[in-house]
Amino acid sequence: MQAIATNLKGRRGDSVLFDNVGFTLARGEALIVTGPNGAGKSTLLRILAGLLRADSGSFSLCDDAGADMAVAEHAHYLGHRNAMKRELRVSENLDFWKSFQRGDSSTGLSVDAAIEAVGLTGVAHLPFGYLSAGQQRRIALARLLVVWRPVWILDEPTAALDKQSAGLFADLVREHLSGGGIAIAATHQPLGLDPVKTLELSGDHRAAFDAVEAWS
Ligand SMILES: Nc1ncnc2c1ncn2[C@@H]1O[C@H](COP(=O)(O)OP(=O)(O)OP(=O)(O)O)[C@@H](O)[C@H]1O
Repeated sequence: MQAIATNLKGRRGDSVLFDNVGFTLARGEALIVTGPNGAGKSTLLRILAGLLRADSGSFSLCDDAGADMAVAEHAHYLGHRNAMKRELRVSENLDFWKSFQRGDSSTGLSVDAAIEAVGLTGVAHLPFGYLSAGQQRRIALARLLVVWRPVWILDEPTAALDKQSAGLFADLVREHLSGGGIAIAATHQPLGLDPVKTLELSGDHRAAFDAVEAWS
């Protein structure tokens, strides 16, 4: 499987935020997107996830035989918001996502196992809104685990996480990569992944970018 972005150009209103963005990721590879506030990181990720239209260029996934794979069915997108109902129990939220996102061939952890994987055993029965901001983010990350999808598109995944939880998150991403997945994350903080490809959006609205090999 590969994730391939070619000559992507992103715009908000009259402003071109980035142009000529391109990268190729194979199984087991991660791309970290960096840049100052307003550079267009979230815009880029939303384009990759199919939630916004690119001005030009393309993003596609293909399997090992080169056949197209639909991004909407094979990628998880985690935005700034956690996409959970505050009034529903943690288990009800994750049950919803598990059934909503399940494809015919999808597999993933059980809801209880996913909660355990993010270190929050015992909170399944609580309303999501009762959890602290960091605990809520960890449950949002557990959503990625209840249905296996090969590509993770993550916007500031470690926002609100303490150091230990950020480390736990890095472990989950490493496990995902070693299982043949791909991860693309926008972040202001090092995620502790080695090695990764990096893509820096300069925020000057005119630069061209290349993904380069780097050690974080
Ligand atoms: N819905 C929108 N309509 C118009 N402009 C928008 C919209 N959303 C974002 N923008 C603008 O697009 C630019 C890029 O925003 P974006 O959220 O992609 O940046 P970012 O690099 O993710 O920033 P941050 O690091 O602060 O999260 C900003 O100038 C922002 O004001």
